[in-house]
Amino acid sequence: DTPDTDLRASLLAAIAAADSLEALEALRVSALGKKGQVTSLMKTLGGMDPETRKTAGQALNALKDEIAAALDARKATLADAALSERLARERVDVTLAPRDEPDGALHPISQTWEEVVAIFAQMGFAVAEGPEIEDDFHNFTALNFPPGHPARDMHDTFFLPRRADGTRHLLRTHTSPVQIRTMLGQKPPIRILAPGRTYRCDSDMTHTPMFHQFEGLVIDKATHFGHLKGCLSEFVEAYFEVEAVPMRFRPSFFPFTEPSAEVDIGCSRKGGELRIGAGDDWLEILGCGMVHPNVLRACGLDPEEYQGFAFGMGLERIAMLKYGIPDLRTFFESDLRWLRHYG
Ligand SMILES: Cc1ccc(OCc2nc(C(=O)N[C@H]3CCS(=O)(=O)C3)cs2)cc1
Repeated sequence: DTPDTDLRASLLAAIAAADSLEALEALRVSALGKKGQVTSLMKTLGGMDPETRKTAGQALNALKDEIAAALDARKATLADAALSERLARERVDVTLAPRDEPDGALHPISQTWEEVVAIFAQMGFAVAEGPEIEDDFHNFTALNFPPGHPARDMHDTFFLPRRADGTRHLLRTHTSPVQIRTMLGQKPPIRILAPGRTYRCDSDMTHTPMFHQFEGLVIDKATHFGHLKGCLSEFVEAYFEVEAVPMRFRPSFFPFTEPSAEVDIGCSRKGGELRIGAGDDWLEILGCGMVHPNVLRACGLDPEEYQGFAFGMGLERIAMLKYGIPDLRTFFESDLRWLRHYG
């Protein structure tokens, strides 16, 4: 019985009994490391006669390989055990019912925005967007606002500090600059919708400094007021989901349209309940008109060749009418009860 046999048996037993990767590593070092038991036996080979050394050497190599293989096998077993233990611990039971997270909802502004876009998309309108920080030309001058027009005053418009090059920038007071940019950027026919945030120096129950506007612009040949009326009545009936809504066009004035009109729709307010589409009362919902020749000319179009119509409405306003929301400011308070109720 050579020492190897005892050593072999004790090492194999210790490996089989090792219950952690750390213990196994310590065993590997104590057996096969620089000062390991097998390694030190290898060192005794030097003092043997050649014949003995040959057989002893073979036996020791075989022992070294066997111990190394046993260590690897045990390591694999421990690793598998660790993995299956972890899989069992981290198992997700996919058959469990989902947590009842409350559903989200679209903000009434987004909902209305999508509804209005969808209605006009069916009439062939594309959506155009543009910068909220505008310059004087696109927000006023190109829209036929004369110099000194009150809308240009600070009490209505948010002006930004003059730039180094002396230009005045402002927060756009309507989305009309988007139509100007479109007219400057493409040849007619044009059918665009310009939804977006607009800013006015106002705030009370029915005005907030930032609100959303929807404007539309059609530029084509032989376009007249009848096209405007047809387009707007189509929109009003689709948006308020009422057939044959009574509409009246009241003469009005805007610098960028001539003739201009404000549109009321028939409604009844009996018993405090607002009903759209019937009754002897009227509700103003939007403004419109034929595009002023000066605006066409400012965009390089000949009013003899091209004409167009345009309209504008406050998004919050028509949402309030449709969903019966009394106070404009509630749109921007992020009150979850409000959002859940109207969302
Ligand atoms: C190039 C171009 C030419 C004409 C244009 O006319 C846009 C128009 N807007 C109105 C209008 O009444 N707008 C108001 C409604 C309520 S509001 O949100 O305060 C703004 C009438 S015509 C626009 C662009």
